[in-house]
This record gives sequence, structure tokens and C-alpha cells, in this order.
Amino acid sequence: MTPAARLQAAVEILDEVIASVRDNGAPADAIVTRYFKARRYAGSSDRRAVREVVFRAIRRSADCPSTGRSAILGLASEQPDLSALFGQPRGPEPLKAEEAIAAAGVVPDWLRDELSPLVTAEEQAALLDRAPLDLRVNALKGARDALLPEFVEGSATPLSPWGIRLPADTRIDDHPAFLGGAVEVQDEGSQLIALACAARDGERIVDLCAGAGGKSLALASAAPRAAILATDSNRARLGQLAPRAARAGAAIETMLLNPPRELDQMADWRGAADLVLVDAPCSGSGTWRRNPEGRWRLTPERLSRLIETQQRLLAIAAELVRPGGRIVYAVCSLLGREGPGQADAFLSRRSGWVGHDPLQGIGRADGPGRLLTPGHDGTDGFFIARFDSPC
Ligand SMILES: C[S@@+](CC[C@H](N)C(=O)[O-])C[C@H]1O[C@@H](n2cnc3c(N)ncnc32)[C@H](O)[C@@H]1O
Repeated sequence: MTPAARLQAAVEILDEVIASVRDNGAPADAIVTRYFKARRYAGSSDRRAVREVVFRAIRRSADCPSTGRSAILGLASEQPDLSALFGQPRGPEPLKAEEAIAAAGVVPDWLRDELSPLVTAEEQAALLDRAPLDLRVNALKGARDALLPEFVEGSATPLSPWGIRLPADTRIDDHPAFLGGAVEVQDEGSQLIALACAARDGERIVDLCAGAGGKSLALASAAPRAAILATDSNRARLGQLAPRAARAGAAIETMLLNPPRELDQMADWRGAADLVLVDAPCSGSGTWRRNPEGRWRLTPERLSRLIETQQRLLAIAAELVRPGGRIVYAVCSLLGREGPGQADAFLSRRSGWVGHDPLQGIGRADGPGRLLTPGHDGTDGFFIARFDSPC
């Protein structure tokens, strides 16, 4: 493909991404893959180049642009080499006067007041930095010091005792340590959520929003003789856990939940868990560097629904924890209402429960919990809190 044809492909893909955001459809990554499946003539360097332009255009706009062309015009306004491709054969239509150009920005206007004041204007650009590839070493299969030399460009993560950091876009899926279950892909911030759980052998643990089981696997690695139940309401996500657990050599029970009947389904666990991890569904505002179009998908209504769900899940967790047990609450969010707001509300509703600093010295204190941010900590953005139940 010529450079002009690549740019036109980026315009077309962005049009599909914008339509998909409006219809709550497939993510941008999947749309890029689908686009090239139908265009076998494109080589791998074409795909890489187009994907790079598409994601640069997505990162550049805080709000969803009106069209793919306006998103690319925004990029071209800062990059004259792109402007020169308009009007070339197979390229985008020639430039016209007074066309809509997408505005540049990091945080959508309506979200500015929701964002934690710890994420100052100077820090905001880092919300869209390219993220490195972090691995978590599975203690069931090896130790970090022994595995590090297997990764030429790897270094120990500064905050997690289990992490290895590799450059962004490193391919890991054919590495023997990955295939053998000695390492898992997991952002350092997610590893710190598992660390905050302080899981111990012999404990009964519920990972209430386990998804595909990333945190459950980290808990099993930290406490191999704990009894871990991983639950989620999404069948497809939870279904990915069994093969991952088999590869990791971890024993994890799973249960598919059927809201609003979660507590009936988990009757055996009522008042019996030493630890419930609530890695709750959230705005994803801490993961924009991996998923920049998440900014376009969030709406005030969606945010309100997420906050209600988080509150409901915390209430379920409180029923499952034994007297003297603990909840670890985490969201990959930098919004006050999902983080310290939710934690304060939980503690104010429940007498006898106390907040406990989950990660002494790591990240920054934010209400009763800690905040990790890309700019300050080099991790995805997370709020993490721990609540200890009265004995
Ligand atoms: C942030 S994700 C969890 C990520 C996961 N812990 C991991 O490490 O990959 C939130 C999860 O909550 C799940 N969820 C939403 N409502 C739920 C409910 N009522 N009960 C259990 N899980 C729920 C979603 O399906 C989603 O997988």
C-alpha cells in the first residue's frame, strides 16, 4: 500500500470505530483486525503502519470525533507530511476549506471535575503514554531472579516484587516461559492489587469479579494453599480462566454468577471468606493508555450505572466476609466517585469496619485508599482500598 492508501485505510477504520462507539460495538483493536482480514493484499508493515496512525488519532482526541476524516485531519494539522497525502491516488479526498477538524485533548470536558485532584494537569499527558509490557512471575513455577535473564530487554518492575518489565509491543506469546505458565501478562498496577490482598495459605478467598482470572492467578501464586473461588457474571470471560489456571499449575474453583441472585448462589460462602477481592467494573479511566477510545465510550449515565454496581458488589462482599476478615476493593479508575468516594461511602454505612492502608509507601494516599497513576507510578491507574470487618 502507498502511504496515501494507508492514510485512507486509517480514515475508513476510524469511521468504523466511531460507529462502533455509538452502537456500543467492538473495540478499535478488533475493528483493525477485521478490516485487514477482508484485505489480504495488505502486508504486515501496512497493517502496523495503519494501526499506528489509527491509535495516534484516537489518543489525540478526548472526545469522539464526528468522522474518521476529521480525526485524521486533526493529526495532519500537526504533521504536514500527512497533509501532503490528501488528494493523492488512493488517498483521502483533497483538502477542502473549512472542514471539521477534531480538537486535541486528553480528558473529556465533562469528566474533568470527576478526575482525582491528584492527577494534575502536568500528569494528564501520561494517561495516554504507551504502556510497557509487564509480566508477573508465577511463583508456582519459578522465581523472578531466575527468570529475568531469559528476557534480554527485561528489568525488574520497581514496585511489584513479582514483575518483569519489557518494552511496549514485545511479543511474548511464543516465549517458553509464557507457554510453560511461568509468567503471565499483567500490568504492575494489577499485580499490586494482588499484593494488597496479602493472601495467605489456608485462607478462603473469593475473587468476586474475576473476569478472565488475572488476579485469581496472582493470588494462587502468592498463596498456593489458599482455597480460591473465582466468580463473574460474564461466561465468556470466566471461561478463559480454566486453561490459564491449568497452564499456571493453579487450583482455582469457578462459579458463574447470575445477578441479582449472587448471594443465593454463594450461600456456602456467606460469612465464611477471609478475603473478598472486589475488582469492580468501572470507567476504565486508569487504562486509557491501553484503551484510549474508552474515553469516547463513557457517558454520565454509564458512569452512574457503574457506581451503583460497585456499591452493590461491595454490599455482597460484606455479606461473604467472616467477622475479622477483609475486603480489598479496586477499580482501574482515577475518578473520585469510583475510588475514595465509593470507599468513604462503604465505611460510613458500616459501623465497625475500618479502612486499612493496603500498600504502605506505594502510590499516594487518596481518602481511605491509595491511588496509582501512570504519571506518578508508571502503572495503569488504580484506586485500591482495604476494609477490615469487625470481629
Ligand atoms: C475490572 S473487571 C475484572 C477484571 C479481572 N479481575 C482481572 O483481573 O482480569 C470487572 C468484572 O466484573 C464483572 N461483573 C460485573 N457485574 C458483576 C456481578 N454482579 N457479579 C460478578 N461479576 C460482575 C464483569 O463481568 C467484569 O469481568
